[in-house]
Amino acid sequence: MKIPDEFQHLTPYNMNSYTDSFVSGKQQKYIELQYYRDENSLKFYARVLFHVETQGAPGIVHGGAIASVLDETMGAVSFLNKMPAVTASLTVNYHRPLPVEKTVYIITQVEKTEGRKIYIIGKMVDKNQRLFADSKGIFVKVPNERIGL
Ligand SMILES: CCCCCCCC(=O)SCCNC(=O)CCNC(=O)[C@H](O)C(C)(C)COP(=O)(O)OP(=O)(O)OC[C@H]1O[C@@H](n2cnc3c(N)ncnc32)[C@H](O)[C@@H]1OP(=O)(O)O
Repeated sequence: MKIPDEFQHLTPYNMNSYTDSFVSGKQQKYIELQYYRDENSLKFYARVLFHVETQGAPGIVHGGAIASVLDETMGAVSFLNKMPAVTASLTVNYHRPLPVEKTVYIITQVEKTEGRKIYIIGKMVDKNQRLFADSKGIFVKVPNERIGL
């Protein structure tokens, strides 16, 4: 299977050391998600496949499911860069319907930080770089104990 060039050198990353979230925890059966990280950048990556149970309209992945996965992949980029933060705002643009059972790839990165605010962007593409969704969010740094760390 052809995967985006950006994923070729990445290392799979297991999120369970941080969280057993509904998006990526072991109880999640409807979304197949593999995270990847790159030690040399402020980016974080995911390969994701939404099963039919995540549909909204028939055969099309529910926008809320896409937003959830983008949110977690964006949030993770802050954790892995040692800036634990929570989502304060999240905007998702949906560019074309995403069919269920289709593998797509997410790339997220820190755009800038301002005090406690971390501006993070993300995008979801297929192996041919066709854009399905992109996102931007403000994540606010919080003390570790606020998020159970
Ligand atoms: C590894 C696992 C990854 C998992 C990722 C999943 C991510 C998530 O889903 S987190 C869960 C959902 N999010 C939440 O529960 C957050 C709920 N909200 C809160 O806890 C608080 O409102 C919180 C922390 C965002 C801000 O509150 P508080 O700590 O009092 O900070 P506060 O002083 O109000 O704001 C700090 C800064 O953020 C800004 N800010 C706060 N909220 C917003 C907002 N909605 N939009 C834009 N900016 C905001 C403020 O303007 C302020 O900016 P500045 O420093 O420039 O004045």
